[in-house]
Amino acid sequence: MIEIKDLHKSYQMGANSLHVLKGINFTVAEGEMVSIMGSSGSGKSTLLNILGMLDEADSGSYTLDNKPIKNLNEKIAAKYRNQFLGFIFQSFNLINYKSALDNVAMPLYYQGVKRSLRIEKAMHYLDKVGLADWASHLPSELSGGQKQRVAIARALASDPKVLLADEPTGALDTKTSYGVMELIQGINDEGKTIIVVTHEDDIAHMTKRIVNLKDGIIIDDSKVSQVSAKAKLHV
Ligand SMILES: Nc1ncnc2c1ncn2[C@@H]1O[C@H](COP(=O)(O)OP(=O)(O)OP(=O)(O)O)[C@@H](O)[C@H]1O
Repeated sequence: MIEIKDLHKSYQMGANSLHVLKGINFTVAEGEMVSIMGSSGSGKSTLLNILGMLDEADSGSYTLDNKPIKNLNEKIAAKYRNQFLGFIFQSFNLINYKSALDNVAMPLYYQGVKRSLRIEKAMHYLDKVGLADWASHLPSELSGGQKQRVAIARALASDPKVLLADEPTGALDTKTSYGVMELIQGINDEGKTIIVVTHEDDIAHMTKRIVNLKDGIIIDDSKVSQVSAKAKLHV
């Protein structure tokens, strides 16, 4: 699903250049659930931004669903992003003046789906994350865990090939985090490819493979035996 070869990225700051990704190679097969770990500044967000087509590498190659992601014009890039990728962020990034339902329906609007179908699909995904009864509520009326569930429903609404989650539990308490991870694990069990950036070891162990970054290179890439978030919730 994803193939990255010898990826390099530097940031230019005045006369200085900061070499952040120094030759990243990895592949993610369809249906995998992978976490990217590493200390602050190791390049996790930079890598995720490139995977999410929000930024471009300086060199190396990135193939997403057999499509080379390089020098795409903004229209095609936006189309691929919308079609192939779903995003989940630490700070939820919901639109505050829109209801939960309208937030979930938003990506479908950009895909040109007509309103009645947008509402039907958005309701389906809100129901899937356990929030059907909260459809008309504004984000300010929801708890952190509920906001993240709305964000997950929104990420799923366009049925992307890959879900990219940047510290999805970073703003949540432990119990709520495990609840969100239980949901994400369920989505992966249904076959969705998922990449999670996290600082937290317990969250990383709820995925099936941990890629460890240090100073812009992968120092370890191992399959792990997945801890069930549901089981952790009930201990
Ligand atoms: N747009 C930018 N311009 C300049 N430097 C940047 C930019 N984005 C990131 N950096 C620098 O690149 C390095 C890697 O940043 P990155 O955000 O990828 O790390 P990270 O592992 O995600 O860190 P954290 O866990 O703190 O979010 C850091 O030293 C950061 O200061």
